[in-house]
Amino acid sequence: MVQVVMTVAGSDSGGGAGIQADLKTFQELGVFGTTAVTAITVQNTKGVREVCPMTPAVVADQMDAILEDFDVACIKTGMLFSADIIRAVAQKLHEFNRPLLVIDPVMIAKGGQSLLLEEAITALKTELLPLATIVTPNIPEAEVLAEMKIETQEDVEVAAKKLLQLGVKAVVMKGGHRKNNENAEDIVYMENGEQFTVSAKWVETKDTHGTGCTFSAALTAELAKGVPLQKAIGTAKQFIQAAISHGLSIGHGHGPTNHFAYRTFNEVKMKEDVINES
Ligand SMILES: Nc1ncnc2c1ncn2[C@@H]1O[C@H](COP(=O)(O)OP(=O)(O)O)[C@@H](O)[C@H]1O
Ligand SMILES: Cc1ncc(COP(=O)(O)O)c(N)n1
Repeated sequence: MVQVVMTVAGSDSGGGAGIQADLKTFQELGVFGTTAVTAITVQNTKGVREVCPMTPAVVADQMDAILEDFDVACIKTGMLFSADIIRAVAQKLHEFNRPLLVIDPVMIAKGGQSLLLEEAITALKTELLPLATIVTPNIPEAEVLAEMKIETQEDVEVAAKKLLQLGVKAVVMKGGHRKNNENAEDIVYMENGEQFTVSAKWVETKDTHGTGCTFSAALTAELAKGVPLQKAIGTAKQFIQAAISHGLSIGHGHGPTNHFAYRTFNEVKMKEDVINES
C-alpha cells in the first residue's frame, strides 16, 4: 500500500522550493503527497517578490481535512512564517497523536528574503521543535536556533546539542553553507549520543534553489516507508546529490535542482545492470 505524507509549507510559484519541490520529490520516491499551504510566495529563481500568508485557521483546516481522511505516515514542515501559524500546526500535531515529523526550519530564501518572522522563532523552538523526529537546519538557521555563531566543527556540535536539548530526537546539521566543505558533509546528531556523517562531492553551481526543501522531503518520504533513520538520511543525500549534480540550467537566478535525476539515473543503472547480466 502506498504511504501518504503531508507537507506543511509555502508555495513557491517558481517551482523549485517549498510545496512544489516537496510534491515533486514525494512523487519521485513513490509516496502520495498531500499539502497544507501556509503562504503563497510570489517567487522565481531571482528571488521572492511578495509573501501572502494564509490565516492560521485555514492552515489548521487543511491539516484537519487531510489527517481526518488519510493515515499520514510522516509530516514535514517548511516555511511557517508566523508564530500563530506555528501554534496552529503544533496544536494539530498534538490532536493527531504526533506522527513522524521532519522539521526543515526555513527562515531565509537564497535571495535573502525572510520567510519566517522574527517573532516566530520562540514559538518554533518551544512549541514545534519538541515534537520533531528530526530537524534539518542549515548553518545560518542553526545559529539562530542555538543562539550562537557557528564557525568551527566544535561549534557545529555544540549547536546541535543545544537543539537536542529542546527535545528534538535527531538533528541534521546541513553543510551547504559551510566554508571549504568539499565533501558536502552533513553531520547527524542523535538523542542517544550517536553521530554520523553523510557526504558527497561538492558541486560548483549557483543552481541550489530548494536544496533544503528537497532534501527534507526525500527524508520524509523514506521515513514514511518505514526506512530506519540512518538509511533514510543516506537516500535523501543521494537524492539531493543527483538533483544538484544533474542541474537543469533554467531561470536567470539561483536555478532549481533536478528532481527527476535520482529516479532517471537509478533506472539507467538498473537497465545497465540487466544488460550486463544477460
Ligand atoms: N553545491 C553543493 N554541492 C553538493 N551538495 C550541496 C551543495 N549545496 C548544498 N548541498 C547539500 O544540499 C543539502 C541541503 O543543504 P543546504 O543547501 O545547506 O540547505 P538549505 O537549502 O536549507 O540552505 C545538504 O545535503 C547539503 O550538503
Ligand atoms: C516557499 C519557500 N519555501 C522554502 C524556500 C527556501 O528555499 P531556498 O533556501 O532554496 O530559497 C523558499 N525559497 N520558498
